[in-house]
Amino acid sequence: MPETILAVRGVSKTYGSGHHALDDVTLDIRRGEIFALLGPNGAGKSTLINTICGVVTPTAGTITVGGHDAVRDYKPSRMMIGLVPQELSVDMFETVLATVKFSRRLFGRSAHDAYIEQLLRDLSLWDKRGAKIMELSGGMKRRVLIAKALSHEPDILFLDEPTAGVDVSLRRDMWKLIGSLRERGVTIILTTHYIEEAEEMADRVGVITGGKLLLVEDKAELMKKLGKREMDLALQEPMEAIPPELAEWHLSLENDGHTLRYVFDAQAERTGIPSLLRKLNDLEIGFKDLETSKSSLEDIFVGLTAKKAG
Ligand SMILES: Nc1ncnc2c1ncn2[C@@H]1O[C@H](COP(=O)(O)OP(=O)(O)OP(=O)(O)O)[C@@H](O)[C@H]1O
Repeated sequence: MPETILAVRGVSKTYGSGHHALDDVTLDIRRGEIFALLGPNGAGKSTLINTICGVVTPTAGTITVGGHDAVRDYKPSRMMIGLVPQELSVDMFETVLATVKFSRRLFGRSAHDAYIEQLLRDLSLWDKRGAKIMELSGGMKRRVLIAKALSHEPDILFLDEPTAGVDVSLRRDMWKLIGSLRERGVTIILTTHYIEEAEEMADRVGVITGGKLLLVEDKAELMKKLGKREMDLALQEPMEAIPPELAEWHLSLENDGHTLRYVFDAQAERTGIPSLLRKLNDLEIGFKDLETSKSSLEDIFVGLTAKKAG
């Protein structure tokens, strides 16, 4: 069994306003994994991170970080965590190197120039070490936030919406970077509402909405278990309605009647495709093209949250 580095047990949080931001959340994070916490705005992601970091006190439940209670043993617990916030929180007039060294001192750790140098090199910031923060591009500024968060050698790195408001190429860069951090042995927990991000990066995914953790699964397992495939048939002649003889396949008409769509379970023993194609042949329904696609984590997510709402 992989070592549990962070244990969240039955954690609830009700704010003074009476708002229930977290409802009985239980979660184990394994050392070395990338865990994506996926949820819409207001789901409780930031509240969960803040309780783990000891910034928000839970109303109920316990959190242990590397065996330290996040409330009672706040200091050693917090020492194990690096937090990359959404917003830039640095002195714009300070240099990169001074900013990162200062962060380390805030945690009361003695200077370790070789570590800081390696960190800045890994983040491609070493050449910019003398530059003032305000002179950096948006992507470089985000790297500085990561360097700051890692300056005190934490075991766990939280990335709160790492690529919010970032363009596509920078997003890919960030993903690569996060992957390389994992290779350094850092455990990474990222919050995101980009499903694509979870799909690309994570080993495991937790889905949170309305303060409840709906599920936690290995990403691959989740996609396999809930993954449906779609088969689209581009019809030779558009159709107005689906003939009753095709009822058992629960098809849908898309694209103004030009496409017949069949959704099937790729894991099932019988997909129903051969019999469907035979039936289409019997009915003399011709098609020009056939395309299948896997459902994405996005489809799964929408399905899950819809089920919950319904
Ligand atoms: N200090 C607070 N006092 C009262 N309510 C709060 C406080 N902080 C957050 N909330 C509420 O708790 C709920 C969860 O907020 P939280 O910031 O944890 O969500 P989130 O998933 O991080 O959302 P986002 O993706 O928008 O950051 C929201 O409805 C929010 O308005």
